[in-house]
Amino acid sequence: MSRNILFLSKTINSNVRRLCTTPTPVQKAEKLVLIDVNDKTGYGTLSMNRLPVNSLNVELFNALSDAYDEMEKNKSRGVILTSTSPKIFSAGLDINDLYSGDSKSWSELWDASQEAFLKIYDASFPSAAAINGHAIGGGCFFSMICDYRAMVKGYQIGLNEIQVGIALPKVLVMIMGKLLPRRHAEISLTQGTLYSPEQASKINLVDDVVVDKAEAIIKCEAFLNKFRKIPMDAVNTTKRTIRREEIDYIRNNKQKDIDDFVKAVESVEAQNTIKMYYQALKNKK
Ligand SMILES: CCCC/C=C\CC(=O)SCCNC(=O)CCNC(=O)[C@H](O)C(C)(C)COP(=O)(O)OP(=O)(O)OC[C@H]1O[C@@H](n2cnc3c(N)ncnc32)[C@H](O)[C@@H]1OP(=O)(O)O
Repeated sequence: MSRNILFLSKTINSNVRRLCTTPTPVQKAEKLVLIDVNDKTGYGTLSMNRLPVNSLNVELFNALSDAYDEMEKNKSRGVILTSTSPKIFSAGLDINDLYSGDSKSWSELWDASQEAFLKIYDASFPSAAAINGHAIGGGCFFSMICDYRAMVKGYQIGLNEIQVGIALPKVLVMIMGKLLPRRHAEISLTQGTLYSPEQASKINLVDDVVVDKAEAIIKCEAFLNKFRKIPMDAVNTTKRTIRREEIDYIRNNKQKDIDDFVKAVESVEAQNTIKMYYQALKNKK
């Protein structure tokens, strides 16, 4: 076994050892994002529901975008983003799509990802992530673009794209570079480090570490409640000033950003690593 495959197997195996043993619920043909609006608070809980691991594909990105559109239309006061899986928030981009796609499908994937990014990052209401399980790669990223993160103990979080062989898309670098202290961002991005919630909280990657999903939801509600007495126009104007650079980057460079992503995924080196990663994932049992 080459060093690379051994490394990938070790990474995946160590992920597995950390998992709790709750069985994955049987999936019925259900919506990819479940919406539950609390009439008292006006908060919508959006639960990603692409079991078993909420891997992000065009359909899940589109379902997230549609759910945010619905929240905007209904003048939501806030969103809690979580997952129906008992142990996985999201396992990131769908490795099957990275492994077996082509430039057209990768373009469509990144296009859908950009749309979902803009809907969440530029929403007119705050989002809080109740990270109730592993949040890896794109899963970590989509929690990072929320306004707040509470993560349940015992799981892992991080941007591990580099381990999958993908050069980090610019917007991920921008966001992580702003959220984490510079040195931690640099190490995390170039080594693809996965963190425990306790480690993540020390470097600003998560805000609170909690014991279970119920506590994560309570923390998220408490965060959203902080905005109840503040005029939202003022909050949104301020937030857009803070977030302008990333939003403008995607809006003004949409096609270039898609091309960069496709180029990163289709490179021979990336495809070889994705292939090894995919096989290690499939062979781990
Ligand atoms: C939007 C910005 C994105 C930026 C660009 C790209 C970044 C990425 O997101 S790359 C993907 C990064 N993700 C990973 O590296 C996660 C890999 N998965 C794991 O480490 C483990 O599967 C995980 C800890 C999440 C869960 O472990 P288990 O509970 O033990 O489950 P299994 O490993 O048995 O997985 C169940 C089932 O799901 C398949 N799987 C897992 N991850 C993915 C994935 N990302 N995409 C597609 N499918 C995935 C896994 O192969 C199993 O399938 P079967 O063998 O067919 O049951």
